Amino acid sequence: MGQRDEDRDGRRQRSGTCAVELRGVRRQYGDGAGAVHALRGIDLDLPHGGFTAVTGPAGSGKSTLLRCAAGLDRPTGGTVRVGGTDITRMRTDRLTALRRERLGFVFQAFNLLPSLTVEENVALSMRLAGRYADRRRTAEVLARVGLGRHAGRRPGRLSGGRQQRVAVARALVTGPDVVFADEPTGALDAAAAAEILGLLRYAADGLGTTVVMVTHDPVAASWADRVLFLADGALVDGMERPSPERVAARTAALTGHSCGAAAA
Ligand SMILES: Nc1ncnc2c1ncn2[C@@H]1O[C@H](COP(=O)(O)OP(=O)(O)OP(=O)(O)O)[C@@H](O)[C@H]1O
Repeated sequence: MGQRDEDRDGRRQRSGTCAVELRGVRRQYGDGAGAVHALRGIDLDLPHGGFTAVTGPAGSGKSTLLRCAAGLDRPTGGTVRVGGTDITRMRTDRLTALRRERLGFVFQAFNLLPSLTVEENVALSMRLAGRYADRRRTAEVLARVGLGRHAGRRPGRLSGGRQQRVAVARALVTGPDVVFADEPTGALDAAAAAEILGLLRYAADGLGTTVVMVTHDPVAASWADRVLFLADGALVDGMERPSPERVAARTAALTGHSCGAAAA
């Protein structure tokens, strides 16, 4: 149990496990008196298919949590499971393959390859996942993010909002189980941000993808089904059906008694 199965069409079936599961996850940077305890023992179960935002004051551990949950960083304690697979002590090459095959990423800085066209950036994601880079599939996903007419352009010729839509297409084209987004709207104006958040909502609602987004922005967080609040490396609260006002009020209250992850 706990492993993802494939049916004859190659479509994923889910075996009742959580999409992402953290148990007692700790992440310490440095040792001794200067050590920073970025995560202080995180327990978290993310079910398949929802959209979860993680927010909290600056330095509370949001990015560290996302990086540990996504296998981009190794916790110093505890266990991380993705789709039932324990990735905590997985060999680096296997972990890289798992990330490419089963996870998608969207970062604030887009991270597109400037020398490749939009279409090639998206197709590369398929190749790295060990799939045939089917042009029809690439075109379909680019059309879905509203970039069907921009497939042959270089990313640098596009606005920030469009570049981030390419990044979303690149994340979705492999049909990932989980999309991890770290401040995906941090570099965008309100209109472009809303388009990206709408696409992440579509991934959760229309494709059944589990979406995990780190954001400091209460408006962005309010697009999620639920918001988790971090303070000083600990999960301190959760909110269902969030509104920007309630998220802002809760974050302000946490900021009032938080000064970032404390040194030991
Ligand atoms: N590579 C690192 N080396 C040392 N300390 C680090 C490192 N990365 C993060 N930290 C520290 O860990 C704590 C948590 O950082 P993290 O970036 O996860 O917080 P965050 O909530 O995402 O912050 P922000 O909202 O400012 O991006 C902070 O005190 C940060 O300075």
